[in-house]
Amino acid sequence: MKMIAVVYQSKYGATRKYAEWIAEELSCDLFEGKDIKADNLEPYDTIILGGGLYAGGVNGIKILTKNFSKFSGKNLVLFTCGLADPSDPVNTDNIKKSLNKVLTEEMQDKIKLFHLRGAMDYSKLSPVHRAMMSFACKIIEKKDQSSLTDEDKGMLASYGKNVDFIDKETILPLINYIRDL
Ligand SMILES: Cc1cc2nc3c(=O)[nH]c(=O)nc-3n(C[C@H](O)[C@H](O)[C@H](O)COP(=O)(O)O)c2cc1C
Repeated sequence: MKMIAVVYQSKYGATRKYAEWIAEELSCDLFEGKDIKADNLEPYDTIILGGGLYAGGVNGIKILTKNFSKFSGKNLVLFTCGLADPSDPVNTDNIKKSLNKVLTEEMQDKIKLFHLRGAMDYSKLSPVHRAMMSFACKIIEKKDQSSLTDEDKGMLASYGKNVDFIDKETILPLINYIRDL
C-alpha cells in the first residue's frame, strides 16, 4: 500500500479546502506545512504539496525546494491555488515562469504540477495584502488599457470584492494522476 501525504500552506483557507478534499478523496494523511518537517515525510512514497499564489510565488514551497534531495525516489506533486484562471494558458505560462525562478530544471522534471482556482475576500485580507493588491491594481490601471491580459482584468474585477472560484471537481485530474501512479 502506497503512503501518500498532502501538505498545504494556506493564508485564507482556499488551499486548505482543496488539500482537505484531496486527502479525503485519497484517504491519506494531511499536514499543514508549518507543523511539519521534511524528515516527518520520510515514510511517504508520494508527497502532494499545495500552496496559494502570492505575487507569483507559491506559499510554503520551501519545504520542497530546501529538502529536494531528501525526497528523491518519491512521487512529487505540486498544486498551486490562485485567482488567475488556469484554463487560460497565458496564466499557466506566467505561473511556470515564476516557478522557473525557484525550481531547478531537475525539480521541474520531477514535480508534476496542477493549478487550481482559489478565492479572495477583500474584507479579510491582511493590511499588507490589501496594500499589495492596491499597488498591483494601480500599476494595471496605468497600463495601456487595450493591452490588458485576462489576468489583469481579473485582478481589477476582484479588487475590493469577494470572489470565489473554488470548485471541488477541479481536483479530479490530480486525483486520477495519483491513482494511476
Ligand atoms: C497580495 C496577493 C497577491 C496575490 N497574487 C496572486 C498571483 O500572483 N496569482 C494568482 O493567481 N493569485 C494571486 N492572489 C490570489 C490568491 O492566490 C488567492 O486568494 C488564493 O485563493 C489564496 O489561497 P490561500 O487562501 O489558500 O492562501 C493573490 C492574493 C493576494 C492577497
